[in-house]
Amino acid sequence: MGWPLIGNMLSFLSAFKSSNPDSFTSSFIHRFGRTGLYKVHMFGNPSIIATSAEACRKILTDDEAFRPGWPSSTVNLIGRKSFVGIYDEEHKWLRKLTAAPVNGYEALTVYMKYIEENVVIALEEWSEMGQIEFLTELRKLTFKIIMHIFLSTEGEEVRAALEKEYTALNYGVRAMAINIPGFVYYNALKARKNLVAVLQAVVTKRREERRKNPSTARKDMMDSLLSAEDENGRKLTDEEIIDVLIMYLNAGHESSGHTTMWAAVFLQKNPDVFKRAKAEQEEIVRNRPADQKGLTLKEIRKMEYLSKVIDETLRVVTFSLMVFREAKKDVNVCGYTIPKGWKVLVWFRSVHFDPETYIEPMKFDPSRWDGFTPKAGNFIPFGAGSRLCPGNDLAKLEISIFLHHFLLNYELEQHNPASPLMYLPHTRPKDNCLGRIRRVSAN
Ligand code: HEM
Repeated sequence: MGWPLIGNMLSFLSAFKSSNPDSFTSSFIHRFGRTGLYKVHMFGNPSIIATSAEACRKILTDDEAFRPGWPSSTVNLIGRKSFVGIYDEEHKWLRKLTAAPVNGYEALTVYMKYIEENVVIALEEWSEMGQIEFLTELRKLTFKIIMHIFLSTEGEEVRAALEKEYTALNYGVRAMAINIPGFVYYNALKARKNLVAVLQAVVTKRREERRKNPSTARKDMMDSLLSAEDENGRKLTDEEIIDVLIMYLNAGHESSGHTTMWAAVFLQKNPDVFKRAKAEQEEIVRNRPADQKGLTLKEIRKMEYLSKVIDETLRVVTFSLMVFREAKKDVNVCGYTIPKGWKVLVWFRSVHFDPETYIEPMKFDPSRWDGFTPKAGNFIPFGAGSRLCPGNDLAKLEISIFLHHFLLNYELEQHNPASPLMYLPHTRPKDNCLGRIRRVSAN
């Protein structure tokens, strides 16, 4: 369990700062065998790392034995009333309330036009901007989309203020929790304070509008949250609404921004894959009625090869490297007892790089998905069980729409194709994918 007080944190951080983050988990496998469960001391707590698909699936799907166990440093940033802090009935209610509008492709057709219009404009603009940080621009785009869904009536000013704070917030999510000026975590806490202030102003303004005019129609998720009432007539407090929004707005743009960037990078680095994916998109456009403007859901469903490209990207990148749980009671998992109160780190990255499931796991190879359906628990980019990502369909839709237009008309030219990577809080090139988006056709 590592050193006194700091436990295994130093070896964890140094592995994740090196070019081989998997050296951290492979050191356990090397010393103790492929047991799939390892005792560590991390983020200030005695913990278990779960690396096998079977153990991860059991932990994620057993709500009787496990609840969220995020480090207090994360809960302080994302909010104790957000999904990282709540569980059981409270979680079920808020989840039901918020997931429906962003779940299922049918529900999402409402947003398709908005997403596509903004993708087309963004690509056009970037191609004229010269060198850009591709990841930074994509995060702005995905933030605009999630803002439209959750806070559609708020103006540009609110969007710009929130977007700026999220960048600082995220850098602090897996940083050492040192709350001293100059440290990343200190800046992240400051960013949270600013986010709360901006959102509090929005909540206050909306409550006031509704008081003056109670028949005001519901326009976005903020309105749904303000109207929500459970079976006992309880309404959400400002703190609850703000924390839920902080989490959704964050989860809803960072993840899809990063994954879209990686999909474009992998496509560009693998010309055969690019060619095949582009041919599929050209075929879709060719078969389209002459009077149809823009993509339809039916066309998205026809993007079989692109869907494999996206799944392979989700696997290789594994945006959520790990998630945290806490044992509510002593519980047996795969023959080992996890004591009550211990934290559990469900290590998605090991599951996705398991050579027994994925031959040559480090290789980006969309064809591995031809006729292959992984066993339950072996492919979990969006988690599993009651916490399965409610934004999974939205994310795949956004990525598909982006790649459709990218493949048809553009290319990415990276300035530093061999840029070193950062793995915390999420895997990205250190230069945020500096490069140019070049227009290659006039379609
Ligand atoms: C490629 C994109 C995405 C990836 C890889 C991803 C991944 C994940 C994962 C692994 C979890 C499970 C966390 C856990 O088990 O504790 C999760 C939860 C969550 N995600 Fe996503 N996500 C993505 C996109 C989105 C989007 C677009 C939204 C917003 C609509 C979203 C909102 C959430 C929320 C609110 C939760 C918490 C659910 C709960 O605790 O019940 N995510 N996501």
